[in-house]
Amino acid sequence: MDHILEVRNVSLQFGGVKALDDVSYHINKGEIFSLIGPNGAGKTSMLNCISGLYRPSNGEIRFEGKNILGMKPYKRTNLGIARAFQNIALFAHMSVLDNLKLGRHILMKSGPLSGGIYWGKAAQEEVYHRRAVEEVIDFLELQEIRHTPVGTLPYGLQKRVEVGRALALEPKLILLDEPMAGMNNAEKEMMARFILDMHELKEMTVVLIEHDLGVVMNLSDHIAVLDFGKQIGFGTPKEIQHNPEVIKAYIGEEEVG
Ligand SMILES: Nc1ncnc2c1ncn2[C@@H]1O[C@H](COP(=O)(O)OP(=O)(O)OP(=O)(O)O)[C@@H](O)[C@H]1O
Repeated sequence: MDHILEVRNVSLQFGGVKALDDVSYHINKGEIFSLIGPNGAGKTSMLNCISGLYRPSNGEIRFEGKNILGMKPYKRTNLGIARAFQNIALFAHMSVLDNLKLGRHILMKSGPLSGGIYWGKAAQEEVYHRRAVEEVIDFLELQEIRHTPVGTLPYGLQKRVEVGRALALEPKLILLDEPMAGMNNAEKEMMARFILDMHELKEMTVVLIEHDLGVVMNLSDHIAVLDFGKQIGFGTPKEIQHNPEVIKAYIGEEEVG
């Protein structure tokens, strides 16, 4: 099995707090991988290390075999890593369509000057980017709200657009930080279906942070469990459900799932 991402002995410290403490796991190409753990366990810090917002104090992160630790976030995006944030990172006054188009800006090759000179090339590029955005609108069923300012949408739909912003980058690896937080059950089911479709139809690798263990156990191929920055479990949902350390630290007396 190909590993699209390898995390080796990653540690991250903030003053006296060890947000991540010698964490190692790998993610197979094309799978749905979840990071779970109680509040403050280090899940978002882990995503920040993968997307390049934080630099670990120790360890190595390899994407498709390449060490990406010294790489700026936008370069990682160009390699095929995109991220949807826990706190929505959209422009509230702009429409859904414009937010998705803006998301792709980072991938555009022609700036205003080259766009002016090589108008043919720039026009072609515009068509290419527009096609990618339209695909996301279809995929996430956003047609009816394409011209609606994002700030006026209900929270669940804003979360969906936030996922769309990352999807519009056509990543190989998509990082979803609590994409279902604050959603009702129907919205959660819909998001779960979109995540499965990303995996099955688009063959993307998905990294998911999610607090709803039922969702995690149903969707994931593999799971890593963090607790106070330490990795206390790594395996299939079944292995995690029966891991005594996970049961003890994460759920108390109850069984996971
Ligand atoms: N920028 C930062 N500065 C200082 N401490 C930080 C910073 N980012 C994270 N931490 C600390 O690192 C630890 C892990 O936080 P992190 O947000 O990664 O956890 P989490 O598992 O994502 O939690 P939650 O489920 O609540 O989102 C916490 O103790 C947090 O306070």
